[in-house]
Amino acid sequence: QEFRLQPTPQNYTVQQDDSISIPRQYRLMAGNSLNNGTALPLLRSLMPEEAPDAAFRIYIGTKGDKVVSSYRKRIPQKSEGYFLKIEKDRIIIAGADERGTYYGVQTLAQLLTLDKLPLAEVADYPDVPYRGVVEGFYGTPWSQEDRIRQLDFYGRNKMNVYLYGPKDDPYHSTPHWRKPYPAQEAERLKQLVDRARDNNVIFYWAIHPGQDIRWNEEDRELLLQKFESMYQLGVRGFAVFFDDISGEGTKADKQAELLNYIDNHFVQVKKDVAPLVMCPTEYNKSWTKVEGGYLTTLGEKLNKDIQIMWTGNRVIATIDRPTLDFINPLIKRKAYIWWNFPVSDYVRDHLLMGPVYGNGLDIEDGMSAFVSNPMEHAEASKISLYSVADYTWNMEKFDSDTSWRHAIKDLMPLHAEYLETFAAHNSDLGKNGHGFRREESIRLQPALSALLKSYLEKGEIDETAYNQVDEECRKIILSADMLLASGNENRPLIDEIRPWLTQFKLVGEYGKTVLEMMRLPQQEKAFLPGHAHAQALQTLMTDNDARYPQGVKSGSGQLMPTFDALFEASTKQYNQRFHTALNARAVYSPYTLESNVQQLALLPTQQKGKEGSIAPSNEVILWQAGGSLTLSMDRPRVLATLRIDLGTKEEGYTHFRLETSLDGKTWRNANLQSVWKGYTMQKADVEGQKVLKIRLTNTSGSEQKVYFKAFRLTEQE
Ligand SMILES: C=CCNC1=N[C@@H]2[C@@H](O)[C@H](O)[C@@H](CO)O[C@@H]2S1
Repeated sequence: QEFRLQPTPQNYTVQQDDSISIPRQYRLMAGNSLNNGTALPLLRSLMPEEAPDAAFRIYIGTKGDKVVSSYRKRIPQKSEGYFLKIEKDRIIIAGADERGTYYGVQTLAQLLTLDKLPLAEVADYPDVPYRGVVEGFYGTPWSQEDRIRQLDFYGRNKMNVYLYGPKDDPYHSTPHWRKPYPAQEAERLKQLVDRARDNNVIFYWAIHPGQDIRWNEEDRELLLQKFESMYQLGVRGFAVFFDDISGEGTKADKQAELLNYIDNHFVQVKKDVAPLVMCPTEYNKSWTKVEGGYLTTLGEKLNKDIQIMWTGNRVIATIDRPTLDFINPLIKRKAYIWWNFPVSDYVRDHLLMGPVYGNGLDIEDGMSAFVSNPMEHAEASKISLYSVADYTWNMEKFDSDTSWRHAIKDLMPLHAEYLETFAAHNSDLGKNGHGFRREESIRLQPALSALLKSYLEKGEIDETAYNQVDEECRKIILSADMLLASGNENRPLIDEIRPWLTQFKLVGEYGKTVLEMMRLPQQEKAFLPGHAHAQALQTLMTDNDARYPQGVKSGSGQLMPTFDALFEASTKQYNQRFHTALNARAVYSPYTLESNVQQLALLPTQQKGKEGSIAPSNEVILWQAGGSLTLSMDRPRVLATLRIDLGTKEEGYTHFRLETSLDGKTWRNANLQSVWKGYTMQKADVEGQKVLKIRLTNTSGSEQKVYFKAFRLTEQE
């Protein structure tokens, strides 16, 4: 692929017929506004040979520095803008501010990777003021090494924000948000703050106190002390998250009072701290009742410079003009977008490696920020993050597919074609509680559907499609092996995605096996080994590695459904022809879920051996009075255990009725008793009972706000 600057600059011209060789020595003329910044160290790391008598010169400074005064008018009048010009005997880097100058050096760094330096002129600036990442997911927080690499990545890609808010860090959230970090954690956070500064990234530390905060002087002071302890570590950006909580902490006027207090007595006092950021409890349109006044209360009462985060029309949603036209008037400021992609904490068996697409290209003026909530897999998230950096810097020039291909090349230059094959087939989420889906296997889709259509409808093989799919299966197997054997090119990435690479290879082999089966349904003997092999591969693909209890899915959007359908069709053909009863079911879950509770209705069911479950949800479920959830079996089955955890205290279960049925008509009560005193997990007394359906109903007469942490059963052997 051709060279491109990342992110795409606003203005970039190159003298086509000329270039210069990279100067070995240069004389540095630096404005003293850069003395304690990071632009100069970066420049010196790129061009080591500084010599006072060198003919070639580099002029670098910010607007107002004498050393770049003659280029002052060329500097874009935009925050973080810069002007970069390469001439025969000099390079000029002039920033609107320190970070702009730093970005000019980052752009020069990319040009220096070329054999010769083009005589280029760049006048550049970002569309969205704050751009970056919120580490705000459930699941295993990123490691120290992950975060160091992330911060360097943000520096190179001109992202200026990293928000630290991993839900499962106990010092960020309940129970220890009031306590300072232990020495070792504090030291590691300090390292990150320093690394962020090296990369000109604002490190925001977020606190998540809402689940148990008391609206009193004591908790307010404890929170401020915690912020002060983080300030002492060097943190200069602060956030308060009130998401995914229920109870007292959800009150808008109390939240606003606390946040204004923090703003007035901490942020404004310190003077060198970025504007405060808050995450509201109603953080998406599907959860907000405008007349309830939560958002308008925040909009009216919150100090104007406090930023309010928003995920869009739903928890997981792309952002467009109508999204912003809804929220901005309510909160009386531009939304600080928290984009829930490529986060996968609600579909942990999937990797989201596909292109960033679906957000409006004309909305840069409608948001104060756009930060991505990524996967717990830090390196794998970089495919999306590279494109988020591209999209937020220059929105109207953003091209989803070009950006995606360059993101992959940036991640593994030597294995880009293999990583692209892998990423193309590992992008959809599968069925999930949020109903959010992504395209997958785009280029192969026509061949997959043609192959399936002609086989199902006419029992014929579309040879062109067949060969395309066969060739892709070969590439899949090759790509998996090449990536697994890729050594040190990007070992952290391979370590993260290894289970999915192994699964991906199985998908390729399964495809090849099923393609062979398609040719043999009339051959009584020859068909059998292929059928047996396909079943063996199905078993291997559902065998869950203990380290990944949530399972590992690959190619689930297009490849696997097609291969499964072809497996079933060819086996049915064989059974009809030879009056046999070979198993013609590819995959198969004995459980189906029905519910009139909107946030539960789409949750997928899972089966692993004797265990069945409904996928848990991270969010607060608004369970309406009378609302129910029913898990149905394919046939009556004898239960060994049933575990339910709605995240509430024990008395919370008195609001619900649990019933079982053998025929779906007559129901009998099963009561829940807590398995461990004080804990919330409940055991139902259904041991040994044969059931066809299990139903949980809110019989309290009013809406219940609960979590949906677990709904798991085991069958008797
Ligand atoms: C604007 C505030 C967003 N707060 C959120 N908290 C949750 C995040 O912690 C999850 O990672 C994400 C995906 O499961 O869902 C919501 S989004």
